[in-house]
Amino acid sequence: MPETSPLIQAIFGRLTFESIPLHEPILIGTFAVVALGGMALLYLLYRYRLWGYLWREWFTTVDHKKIGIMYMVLGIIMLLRGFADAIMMRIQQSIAFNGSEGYLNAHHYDQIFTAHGVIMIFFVAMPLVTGLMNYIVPLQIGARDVSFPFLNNFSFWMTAGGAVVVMMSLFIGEFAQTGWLAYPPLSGISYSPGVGVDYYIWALQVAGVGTTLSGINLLVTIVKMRAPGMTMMKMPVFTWTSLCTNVLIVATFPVLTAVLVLLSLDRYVGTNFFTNDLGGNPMMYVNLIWIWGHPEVYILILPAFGIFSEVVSTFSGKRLFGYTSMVYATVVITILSYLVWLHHFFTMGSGASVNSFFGITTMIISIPTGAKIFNWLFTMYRGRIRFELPMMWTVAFMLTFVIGGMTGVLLAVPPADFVLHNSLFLVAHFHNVIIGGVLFGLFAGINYWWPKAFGFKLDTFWGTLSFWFWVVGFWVAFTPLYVLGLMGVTRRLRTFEDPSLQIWFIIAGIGAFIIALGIATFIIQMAVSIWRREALREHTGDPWNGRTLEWATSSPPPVYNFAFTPVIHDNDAWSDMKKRGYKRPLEGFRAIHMPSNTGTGVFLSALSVACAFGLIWYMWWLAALSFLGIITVAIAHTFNYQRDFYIPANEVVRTEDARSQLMNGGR
Ligand code: HEA
Ligand code: HEM
Ligand SMILES: [Cu+2]
Repeated sequence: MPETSPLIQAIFGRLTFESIPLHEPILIGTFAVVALGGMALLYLLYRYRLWGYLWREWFTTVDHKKIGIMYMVLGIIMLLRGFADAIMMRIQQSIAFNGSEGYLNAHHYDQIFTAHGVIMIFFVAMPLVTGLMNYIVPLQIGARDVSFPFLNNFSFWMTAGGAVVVMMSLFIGEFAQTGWLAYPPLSGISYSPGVGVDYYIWALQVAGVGTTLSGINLLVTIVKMRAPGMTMMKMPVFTWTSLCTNVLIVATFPVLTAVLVLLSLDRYVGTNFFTNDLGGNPMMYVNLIWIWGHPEVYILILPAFGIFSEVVSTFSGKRLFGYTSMVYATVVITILSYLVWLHHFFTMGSGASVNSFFGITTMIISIPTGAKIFNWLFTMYRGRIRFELPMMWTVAFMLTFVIGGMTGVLLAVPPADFVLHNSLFLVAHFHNVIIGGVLFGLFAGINYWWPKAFGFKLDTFWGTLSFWFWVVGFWVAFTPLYVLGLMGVTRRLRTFEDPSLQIWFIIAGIGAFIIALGIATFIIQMAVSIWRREALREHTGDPWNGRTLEWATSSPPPVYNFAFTPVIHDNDAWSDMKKRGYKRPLEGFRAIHMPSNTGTGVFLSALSVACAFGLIWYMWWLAALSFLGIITVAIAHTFNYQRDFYIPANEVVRTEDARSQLMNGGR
């Protein structure tokens, strides 16, 4: 490496021209596409003068509905990136046989599976789940917004900031090559001296601030902001599962933050928490990260369970069977999810009694989960089922998830796990529950609540196509991995020796291409629906004959959600109100107190990204300055006294009258 002057080094830290991956044609191509696309986007924003609109109405918004939508957009964009990584792995693994090295070198391939795992969990599944909770929960509990609207905007931008940090690693430097949980000693400074692990650490720390704060926010919202009469046992099930999810977030994300701080100390100042010598112990890291990591997978699945509960009862035209048992099952899963983390490293060698304890607690989780499955089935039993898209996703989920859950139970048997640990069987298990559970749930939720958010339904033709591509694609892509795993093939491999395995990888690759069609048709579904929105429009605000409060207001709901706070008497509040002959109030409107928009969240997030960048590249001046900036902006924000305003009564009257007109067919 050529000598650099101390001044240049002080300014640029570790950043040199070699850090730009000019030797990777794939990355250069990607960069060209991203740069051209970005410029086209900027031009369009400028051309149609959208910048001011986006800034005022979206980026600075404190409205939980718009923030929810921004989370969903972030999740869908990142799904494209995460999937691009997946398809690249699938192609590599289908051709790297008979001495072929495939088309990806080891350095690149290892970054790809790490980035895929990190992006899919933190920047696809988490934003999509958080976005739905943000959008739906306040509406379901009859609230005007979340408890801390500014914090909500700030949380979103921190999550987006984390995603930006990961994306930067694509073109400046590299990403971690450690796998998605960055176990030491591999992630320690001696085995990973580059910037990859630092990108990993700071991306997760920036996003983690957002996730933790949004967890606190939604938790407080559900506990404190429910409409009068909505006792805990009258809350909609989606709100219940969101409550438990946010309890898990608040309780576990600080552990992730702490363990990453310890890893940073090891890497930056030479402590020895997780080294192999000098008193360190890498297994401590593995324990801590899974104490976060296992609850994390339930953070993702519980809201999906909530979505299925809402969908099943709505489309069966019945109350949910066993509401109380559903709530208890959710709470039991929440508690148990803290007691099983060691099933991820049975092979650590902690002995038969410890492994038995964790194996058994893990298996016990099947009981409340099974209770849920049966509750959904009994809700459907003798119901007048409407097989609309959300219901189709729900049925596909039940069939798929039960199998993924069963293979999980198999892994929970320690002797079996000694064989299957870190095999492709494990990879098949978790894609089976995550795609068949979390993603199918999100698709059910998107198809179900889209008309609420935008006032028109999603197109069913493209939606049905997308459904079949995803379901068939999933099974074609992941059944071979079960087979390969049972034959002993381990995960994270780039090339293979045994030519008889190739056919299974080719089938898996075909499956991934079918999933690609599923993603494409999903995007076409949204585009076609927006295009044909007048034909798909519905004015009632209640297109599915819904049962919970979000269907009581208009679609899209007014900024203030409800002109009058509803009063709740029974479960399925809206269904109950309709039964009692509810009449929409048409007069007596009053001014409504609302929070004001602010750009502070955007600035704080931008400064955090700069700070992360400084820390990653050892540009200490940048890290210090941007940290000072964060403190200054935070303090300055406390002097912002324009935090709220009133929507005057006559404007409320106008909004509500407009809705009456629409409901009466424009009269
Ligand atoms: C949404 C995500 C999600 C969900 C819901 C689950 C659910 C479960 N998981 Fe999974 N799991 C992951 C995501 C998830 N997992 C991930 C990401 C990893 C690996 C990470 C990595 O290493 O990179 C993993 C790894 C993993 C391991 C570690 C294996 C190893 O590393 O060697 C184990 C072992 O016990 C396990 C078990 C289970 C069990 C028992 C369930 C149960 O909750 C399933 C319960 C459901 C059912 C059983 C089906 C329905 C029930 C019935 C119909 C009732 C009747 C059934 C019985 C009585 C059995 N999982
Ligand atoms: C959409 C189709 C998907 C395909 C085709 C796919 C494919 C893959 C492949 C090939 C691997 C590497 C397996 C190996 O070790 O050999 C992998 C790993 C992984 N995937 Fe996916 N995946 C998909 C979706 C998802 C989703 C939606 C999530 C989570 C929300 C996810 C989370 C992960 C994780 C956590 C890993 C482990 C990464 C690691 O080893 O560190 N995947 N996936
Ligand atoms: Cu687990």
